[in-house]
Amino acid sequence: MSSVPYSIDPRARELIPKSKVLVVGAGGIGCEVLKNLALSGFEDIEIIDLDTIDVSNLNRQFLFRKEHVGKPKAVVARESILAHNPNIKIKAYHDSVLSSDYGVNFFKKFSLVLNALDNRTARNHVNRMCLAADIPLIESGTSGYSGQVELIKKGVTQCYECLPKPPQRTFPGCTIRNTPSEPVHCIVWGKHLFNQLFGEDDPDQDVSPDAEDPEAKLDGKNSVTDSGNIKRVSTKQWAQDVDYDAEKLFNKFFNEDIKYLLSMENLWKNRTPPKPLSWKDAQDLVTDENTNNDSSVRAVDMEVWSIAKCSKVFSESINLLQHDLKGKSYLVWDKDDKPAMDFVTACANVRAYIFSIAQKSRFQIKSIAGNIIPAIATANAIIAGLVVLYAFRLLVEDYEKCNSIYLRPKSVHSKFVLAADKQLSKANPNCYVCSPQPFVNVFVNVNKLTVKEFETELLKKHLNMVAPDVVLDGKGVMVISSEEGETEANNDKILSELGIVDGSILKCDDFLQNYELTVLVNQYEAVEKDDPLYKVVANPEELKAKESKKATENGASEQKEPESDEDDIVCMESNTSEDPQEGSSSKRRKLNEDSDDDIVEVPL
Ligand SMILES: Nc1ncnc2c1ncn2[C@@H]1O[C@H](COP(=O)(O)OP(=O)(O)OP(=O)(O)O)[C@@H](O)[C@H]1O
Ligand SMILES: [Zn+2]
Repeated sequence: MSSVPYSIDPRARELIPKSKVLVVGAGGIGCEVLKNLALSGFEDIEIIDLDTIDVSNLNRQFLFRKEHVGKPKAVVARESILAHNPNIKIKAYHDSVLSSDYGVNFFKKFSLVLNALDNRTARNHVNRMCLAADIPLIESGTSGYSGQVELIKKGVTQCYECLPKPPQRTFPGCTIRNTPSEPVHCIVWGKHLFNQLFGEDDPDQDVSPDAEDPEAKLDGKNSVTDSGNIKRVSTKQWAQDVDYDAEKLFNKFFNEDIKYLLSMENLWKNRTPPKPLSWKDAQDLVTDENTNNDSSVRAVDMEVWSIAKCSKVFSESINLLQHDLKGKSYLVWDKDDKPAMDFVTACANVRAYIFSIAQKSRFQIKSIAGNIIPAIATANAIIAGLVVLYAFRLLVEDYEKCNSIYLRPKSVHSKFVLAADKQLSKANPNCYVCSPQPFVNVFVNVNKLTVKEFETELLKKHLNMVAPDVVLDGKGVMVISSEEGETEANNDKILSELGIVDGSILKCDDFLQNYELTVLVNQYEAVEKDDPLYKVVANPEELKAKESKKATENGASEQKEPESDEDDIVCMESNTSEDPQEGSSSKRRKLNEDSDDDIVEVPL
C-alpha cells in the first residue's frame, strides 16, 4: 500500500463523470454506495433491486423514509439521489438481477459493477456475468462489525466462486418468515418469536408470513388475495389477551400461519410445501426410537426431541416466561436462560418438522442461536466508503491497489480494525467457474436421481446455473433444455434411462450466464441415511482427503448438514449484541483469525 493510500488519481477524476456504473442491491450497503457515488461526481448510475422498502430498513437505509414503506427500493433510491442532485443520470430497475433481461450485453454497458447484495445466489450470478462481460466487479459484504471489499476481475484475481464457502449465516427476511430451508432459519425464527412474545418490539423480527416476498409475486401475479402482510397490531398484546395460552399460540404460529403460507402458491412451485400442524396432532408425534430413559441434563441436551415433547416444552417454557415477564416491560433473550433456550429449541424444531428440515438437539441449537449476527449501520458505511475508493482505482485499472480489505472488530488477537491482503488473490486453477475450461466431477446415483432433481438440486442450487441446457456428450442426447416444451418429458426419468452412466460427460451451457461447464458423472451410492444426495468437486482427490479428515473428526461426511455450524460462525466480541439479523456477509475468510501474516495494516 502506498503511503497516501486514498489519494485520487487525477486521471480517475476525469473519468468519474464519464463512467457508467451499475449498483446491484439498494439495501444497507447499496444506499451508502449510491450516496458516495453521487457525492464523488459519478453522473451515470444504474441501480437494480428486487425488493420493496420495509419499515425495518429505515434505521440504516437512509435514502428511505417512513412514507416510502412498500415502494420499490431501486425507484425510491433513485428519487432520493435525484432530490440531492438532479443532474445525475440515474436509472432504476425494480427487478431481480437473475432475470433474463439482464444478460451479458446489459453488463457490457458498464465500466464497473458494484455488488451490494445479501445472498450468494445473486452474488454468484453477477460474478459470472462480470466474468463473461469482462467488467471489473467490486464485491462487498458486512456481518455485524466485520466486513470485506474485494475486487473480481477476469484474468487478474480470483472470482467469487474460486473457493468453497462455509455455510451461509445471514438470511433475507423472507427466508426466515416464509421459506426456511436450513435448521438455522428455524432457529432465527424461534428467537424472533421469543422477542415478539416476550421481548422488546422490533419490526426487524416479524415472524408472520411475508406476503410482500418478491418470489410470491412472480409474473406480477400475487396468489395471495390479501395485499398486505398478516399484521397483528402487536403479537405480544394478542398473546397477553389470550393469557399466553400455549395451545392457542401453537395453533396460531404452526397451523394458521402455515396455512396462510401455503396459499402463497408461487413459493411452493419448486419447494416442498410446509405441513400445517395443530396442537392436537402434535401430541401424537412421539418418536419411536425415543427409548432414551436418561433424564440427566446432558442427555436431554444431546437428544433430538420428538414433536410431542417439543409441544410440551413449548407450553412449559411459555408458562415460566410469562411468569418471568410479570412486573417487567420485556425479557431479553439469553441462551443461558433455561426457559428462553427451551422455548427456542421447541419452536425451531416444530418449524423444522413443518418444513421437512432436519431437527436438532438443544445443544446444537444453543450453539447456533448464540452466534447470530446483527446488521450494523457503521460497518455498512465503512465498507461502502471503501467500495467507492476502490472504484476510483479501477477506473484507471490500478488493480494492484485493490487487494481484498477487511473490516474487523478490534480484539486481543488483532491491533487494527482495517487490514488488507498483501497481494491480489490468485484464481483457483480448478475453479469450475473462471478457469479457462470449467470442469467438475459430480457424484450421483445415476439409478436413482431424476433429471428434474439433477437440474434443480445440482445444476441450479449447487452449481448456481439459472437456465441450463444439458447435452449428453458423444450421444447428442438433449437431456435438459432451457426452452419451454422441449425436454419436460425427461423430467421424471432416472438419469440412467437417458444413458447417463458412470463416466458420462455432460456439456452444460447456461446461455444467460454465458457459462459452459463440462460435468463428469461418477456413480455414487449413499451408504448412511444422512449421506448427501450428491457431491460436487473439481478434483476428486480433494474430496477423498477432506472426507477422511472430516470422518475422523466428527463422524460426518463433508457435504452432510453441518453438524458443527458453530465452527464456521464468525465469533463476535463478547459485548456485541446477539440479536439475529439479516445482513450481507460475503466473507471468504474468518475475519478474526489469529494469523496476520499475509495481511497488512491499513493506515486510516
Ligand atoms: N437477485 C437480486 N436482484 C436484485 N436485488 C437483490 C437480489 N437479491 C437481493 N437483492 C437486494 O440486495 C439488497 C441487500 O441489502 P441488505 O443486505 O441491506 O438487505 P435488506 O433486505 O435491505 O435488509 P435486511 O435483510 O437486513 O432486512 C436488498 O435490498 C435486496 O433486495
Ligand atoms: Zn473462480
